[in-house]
Amino acid sequence: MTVNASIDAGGDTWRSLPAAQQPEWPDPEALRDVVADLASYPPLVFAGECDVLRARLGAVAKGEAFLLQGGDCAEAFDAVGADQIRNKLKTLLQMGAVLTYAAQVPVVKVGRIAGQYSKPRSKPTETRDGVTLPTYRGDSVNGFEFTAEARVPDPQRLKRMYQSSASTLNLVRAFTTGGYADLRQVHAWNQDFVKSSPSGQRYEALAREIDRALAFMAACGADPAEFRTVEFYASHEALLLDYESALTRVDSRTGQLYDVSGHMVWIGERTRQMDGAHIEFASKIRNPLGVKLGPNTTPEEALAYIDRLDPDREPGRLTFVVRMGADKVRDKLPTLVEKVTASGAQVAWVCDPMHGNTFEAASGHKTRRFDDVLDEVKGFFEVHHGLGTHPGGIHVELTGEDVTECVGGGDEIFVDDLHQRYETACDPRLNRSQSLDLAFLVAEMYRG
Ligand SMILES: O=C[C@H](O)[C@H](O)COP(=O)(O)O
Ligand SMILES: C=C(OP(=O)(O)O)C(=O)O
Repeated sequence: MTVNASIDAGGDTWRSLPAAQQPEWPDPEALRDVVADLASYPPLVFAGECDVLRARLGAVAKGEAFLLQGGDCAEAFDAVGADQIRNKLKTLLQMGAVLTYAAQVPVVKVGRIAGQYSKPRSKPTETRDGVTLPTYRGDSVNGFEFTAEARVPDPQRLKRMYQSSASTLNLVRAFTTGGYADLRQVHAWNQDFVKSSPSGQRYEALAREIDRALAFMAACGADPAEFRTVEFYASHEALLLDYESALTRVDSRTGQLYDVSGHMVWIGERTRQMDGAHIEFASKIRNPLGVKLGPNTTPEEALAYIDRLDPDREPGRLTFVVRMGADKVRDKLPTLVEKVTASGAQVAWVCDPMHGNTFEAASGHKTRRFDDVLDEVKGFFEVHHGLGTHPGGIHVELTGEDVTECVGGGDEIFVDDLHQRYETACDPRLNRSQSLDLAFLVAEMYRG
């Protein structure tokens, strides 16, 4: 991989276009210095891994696999500890085990992890008790604390984003290949608070069945290497284009551009303007791409994204992450799926049941109802079953901790509980037992 060659290869063409949701860095010189340093840092992922993920997502697009993509709404620099990373990972491993065993489909596991530090916001400022300050845009930009000093965008944070992503990825790689993710550890992932929850107990029963299946296979002399490690990929929203393009390099094998800040990147609902900088940037890189599609997306737009981002119609290149809201998905999604399918393009369709279902509780907490999340996934499956297309996966905001941010679930959280452990820096996440609940219900829908 070479660094400056990226500009010659078109990695900077986005700069002449309007870029939504970029911070107002107070000192452009300081930003330039940081970007120059970042451009000299080693890649966080290898382009070949991005190619493997594209092939895995190709299987999703063709209806042969299911995508499980999940993690924090916003990662935080002070949460790059072994416990937090392990808890997130084991939540995804447990969900993956449930989906693989109960739905009997290969599951592609992708974290919103090791790079999800930047947030697009609805409003540029936030007012509390008559004081108005710039809004928090993620740890990569400014501080969460509500003080004038913390809220000033600081480009040095982009370096911390790189370092935090690197440490996280390093530990994730160690866990997923070093024995922790061995399928024989299915019981070990079900520890602490989740074990006694209804979903934890249901999971324990499923883990016993997996044990019996493994023992049977071992008795037959089969001990496949696939059971000992897990393929796991990192993804985040490609929001801060100065950061993403500093990490965009020419692959020495192919001469093509890859954003080596993560395996997969997506363009969010607020930055997907067809003639904007984000889509231009995405069109230049070879990583598998996601585009979030909200309820106002037209079929013409969806087809234009395909022409722009997947001109070769390569299954796995483009994933549409639909986030319409439980009340709209049944009305709005069918035409999109019909028109895209009729065009012959093979995109992966994935349901994000979080971002269209947020509301503010009377206590002021931003929250989501588990039942709405579930209903949007149900609507998504209904639409695909009705059209004979493939419901390719789910994209969820979750954490491995016992937080109280979303209401409902088998181990029910009530609106009055929200204050107990409300820890997200931005949007509410499913806790581990709600995430497991969701995995069981999605597995049932998939088989159904
Ligand atoms: O996570 C997604 C967005 O950043 C978030 O939904 C925006 O939230 P806001 O409306 O509080 O700005
Ligand atoms: C901001 C996000 O979602 P959306 O772009 O769909 O609102 C997100 O997934 O963090």
